[in-house]
Amino acid sequence: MIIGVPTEIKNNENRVALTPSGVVQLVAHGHRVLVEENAGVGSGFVNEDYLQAGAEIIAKAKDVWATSDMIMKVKEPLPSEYDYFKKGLILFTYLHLAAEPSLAEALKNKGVTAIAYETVASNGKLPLLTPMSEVAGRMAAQIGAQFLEKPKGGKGILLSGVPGVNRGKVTVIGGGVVGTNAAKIAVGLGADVTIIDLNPERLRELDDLFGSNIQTLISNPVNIASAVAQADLLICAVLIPGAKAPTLVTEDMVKSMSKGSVIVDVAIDQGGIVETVDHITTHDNPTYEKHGVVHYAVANMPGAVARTSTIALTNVTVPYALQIADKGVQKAVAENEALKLGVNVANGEITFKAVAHDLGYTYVPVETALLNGFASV
Ligand SMILES: NC(=O)C1=CN([C@@H]2O[C@H](COP(=O)(O)OP(=O)(O)OC[C@H]3O[C@@H](n4cnc5c(N)ncnc54)[C@H](O)[C@@H]3O)[C@@H](O)[C@H]2O)C=CC1
Ligand SMILES: CC(=O)C(=O)O
Repeated sequence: MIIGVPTEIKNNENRVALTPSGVVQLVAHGHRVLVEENAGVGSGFVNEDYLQAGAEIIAKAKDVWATSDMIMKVKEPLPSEYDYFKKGLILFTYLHLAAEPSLAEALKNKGVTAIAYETVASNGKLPLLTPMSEVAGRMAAQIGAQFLEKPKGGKGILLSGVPGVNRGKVTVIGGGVVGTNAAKIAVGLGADVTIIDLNPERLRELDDLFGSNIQTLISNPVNIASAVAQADLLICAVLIPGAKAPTLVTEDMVKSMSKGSVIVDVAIDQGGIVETVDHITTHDNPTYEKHGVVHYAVANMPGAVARTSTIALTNVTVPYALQIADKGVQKAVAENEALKLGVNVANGEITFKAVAHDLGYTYVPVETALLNGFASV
């Protein structure tokens, strides 16, 4: 198979979908890998590294897309890339389609088989989302602490406090991978941390993990309203896989926060959970202020720590890419239930239920759209 790796074009997206070591593995299996010139530079991998690994360096993105059977990316294609879509192309990347209706339509209309990293699922876990959620969660506490500083628009508090002065309060909504990693850093910084989740079992696990270093609360509108009002830093980390994120923090709740508080809505890639987060922000222009509260809503947070993120991401994506390249997409999907759950679009159909529901399409099972003739496990 020919596998293409274009340069990421989203604002400050410095990650790349394959490291030279990933190239070595694909080439050892007899595949050709085309890497766009300088695609790895933001992550510290130069063209020479890819050439030595066995890749071919291609000058223009359009030629990478045109020649490849499978495109590996990090972020969802942007509108300027939709023209490169072609029938039968396999696209393996983060997609977050419930928040990207025009992308879903373009993939569907062009007959692309689109496998979303974020919905590949195994034993209730999301193995291709987890490493970037670990990164974004850890960053969320760090970024929040930074924007609480007065010169950055915040109220001018230090999360740890100092002897004789209160610690800062951090509220984390969603106690999964992002939430847990955010809490780890916030607790490490010495903050007073509350984690809210819908799942009582998850709250028990968090209680075991953090002990008396955190307060856990079940998710309901009353608990959310009270914890948001008290928070200096609110970190939003809720996920319903594949679906648009629910609005859990209303405008009135934001108004109840004290001036100079900070919201980091990590769940923005699925649409965000805060009513006043009305647009995605960028690393170039990461925050805006509403009701006196600093809002941060960058959808590619790990792109800022690209070296760490690229290696963490490709550690988990390459084994799946090898299966697709070795077996072809139909056989790979038929034989791997986790990968099957990643298929969001195939042969002009939307094959992930939550995406079809949220965007108003008819849901067509992967078996019907892609696996006709292949026995599914
Ligand atoms: N902005 C960025 O750069 C990045 C964003 N993300 C996003 O962060 C979000 C969270 O991801 P993960 O932590 O990996 O997901 P996860 O599945 O590990 O955790 C989500 C948690 O939300 C909880 N939850 C669901 N409904 C809830 C509700 N109504 N109230 C409270 N909790 C609720 C679940 O029980 C679960 O514990 C996702 O949207 C993910 O795509 C991840 C990485 C980077
Ligand atoms: C999860 C995701 O979309 C990201 O890492 O950018």
